[in-house]
Amino acid sequence: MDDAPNSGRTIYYGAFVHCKSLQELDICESGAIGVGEDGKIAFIERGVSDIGLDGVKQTYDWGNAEEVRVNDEGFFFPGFIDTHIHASQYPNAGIFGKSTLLDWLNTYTFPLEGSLGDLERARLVYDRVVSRTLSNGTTAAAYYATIHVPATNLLADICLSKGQRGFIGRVCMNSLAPDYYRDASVDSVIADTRATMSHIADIDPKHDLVAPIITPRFAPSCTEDCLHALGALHKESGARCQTHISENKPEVALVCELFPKSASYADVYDSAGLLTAKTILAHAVHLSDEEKSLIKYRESKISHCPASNTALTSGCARVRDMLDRGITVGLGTDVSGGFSPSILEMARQAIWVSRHVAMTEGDQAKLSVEEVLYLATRGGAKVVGLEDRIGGFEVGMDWDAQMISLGKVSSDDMNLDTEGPVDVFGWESWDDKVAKWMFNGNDRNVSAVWVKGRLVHRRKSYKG
Ligand SMILES: O=c1[nH]c(=O)c2nc[nH]c2[nH]1
Ligand SMILES: [Zn+2]
Repeated sequence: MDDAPNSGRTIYYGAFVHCKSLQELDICESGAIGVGEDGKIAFIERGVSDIGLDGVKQTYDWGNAEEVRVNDEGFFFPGFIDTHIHASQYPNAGIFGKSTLLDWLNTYTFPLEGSLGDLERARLVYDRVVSRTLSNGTTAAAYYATIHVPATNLLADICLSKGQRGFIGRVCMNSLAPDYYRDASVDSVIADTRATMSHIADIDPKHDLVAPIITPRFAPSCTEDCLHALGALHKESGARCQTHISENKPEVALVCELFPKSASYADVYDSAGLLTAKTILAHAVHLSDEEKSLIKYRESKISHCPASNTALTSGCARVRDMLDRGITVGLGTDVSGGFSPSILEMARQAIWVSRHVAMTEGDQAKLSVEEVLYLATRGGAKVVGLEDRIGGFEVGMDWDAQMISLGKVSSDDMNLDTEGPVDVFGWESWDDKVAKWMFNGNDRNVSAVWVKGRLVHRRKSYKG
């Protein structure tokens, strides 16, 4: 047995749950997951009792590993992946009145984003949004910042220091934007985007945690030559790209008017070289069948943002149809079109939106608990191109995980202050416990969060 002092190796012991496929959860009621110093899963043992844990340690020669035990009624779950969030809009979460996309941008969004040129203000906002998303179990996020290079670079610094995986996008917008908040020229769009890429290459050369993502805001915010220049940069650099597509009907009409030579909204991006396997398209609510075929052909990915689509009354995305066509879909909070920084909240919002679609298009549109949890984890991992590393528990993958604690109801302790809003009575099946968490859980159920094996968030009650 290796009996050196603790080696940086950890055994996570207790129940774990992750997605086997879109339709199927893998629920292990008592397991042991060994995570090495490199933050990667070294082994997974199932059916391990308290006594059996010693045997596991012996088998792997991990006698001096640290042990982290899940609460009795809880489980380890993969970290959530937010495939679309505007870090800069976080102070406006919940503030949208009765606006719709184009007036919401001018009334609420551009003034706030414009104000983040002030670096101290940006620091306050970005510090908070990264901590807040981590506390909700989000271990990776595709972020939009603002047009400002120093503030965008700061968001990358903050993700790196807090330990969250971040795709960091300097927002590109040289058209149809207010004078106080727009890029001056195509040259400055490219120079400023490169400046952020270069900063991120300096702070995280292998992009282990943070990576740049090319971010044309959406077609109406960019001139055609700007989109083409960004397409060329996407090709040259190999960096991912993110943008919005087909969110609401007036926006689609505006794109037709602004790009009369293009066959469709998707074609605007395709002609510019921006529709690739490394592209994340947020919303996709009003796509035509031809556009969906093109997106599938190009292997571009979709970020479904149900809370935002309801808040801004944009419409109901046809997620079942996209999945049936083989398009990769993940979930996005789209803060602050969306009101909540929680991907668990997006999972239930995706269920509600799918039921509204079902009311007009039939029951096959309904998404299940298993399916939305898949979109929140494995689906999101595919959207950001990290499916080999995160989104599930497999040997060789990174330990990006959250410890979910559920309070058990007991007659001698009716204190409601403890483990969050999910009441487990003890007679539920494991499937039922997961469903109760999915529908009722919140950040109070997230006791601890790890990224690449590093503890990046813990609640006061977490014992470690
Ligand atoms: O949900 C959205 N949020 C935004 O900030 C935005 N900009 C263009 N289109 C957008 N959609
Ligand atoms: Zn958005």
